[in-house]
Amino acid sequence: MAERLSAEARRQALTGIPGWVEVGGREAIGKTFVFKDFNEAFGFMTRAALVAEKMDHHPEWRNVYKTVEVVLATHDAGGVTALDIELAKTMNAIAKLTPG
Ligand SMILES: C[C@H](O)[C@H](O)[C@H]1CNC2=NC(N)=NC(=O)C2=N1
Repeated sequence: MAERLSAEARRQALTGIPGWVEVGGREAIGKTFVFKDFNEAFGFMTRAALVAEKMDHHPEWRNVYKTVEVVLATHDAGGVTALDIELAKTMNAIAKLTPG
């Protein structure tokens, strides 16, 4: 199983992933993505879901119209691991591919 990152390692990792922040009240990271419209938002979710399933690492997320709120944590490890960092980076890359 992936190792839970220390608070310091978590902060350090977050500096390299634009828009991702610590979630209050629990060990997790989060980002709110805002797209042009629902089509772009759902396209992002579809692409991200395929990657997440391949990684066997799944986001907690909520979609309202063109906004997608994502929270990532490794439940098995009780915190944030390299898997969350990897998925966060991948989601940023996927969002950039989405026009608008
Ligand atoms: C059995 C399976 O590998 C686990 O339940 C995986 C699936 N996806 C997961 N996703 C996330 N985000 N955290 C986990 O701890 C996790 N565990």
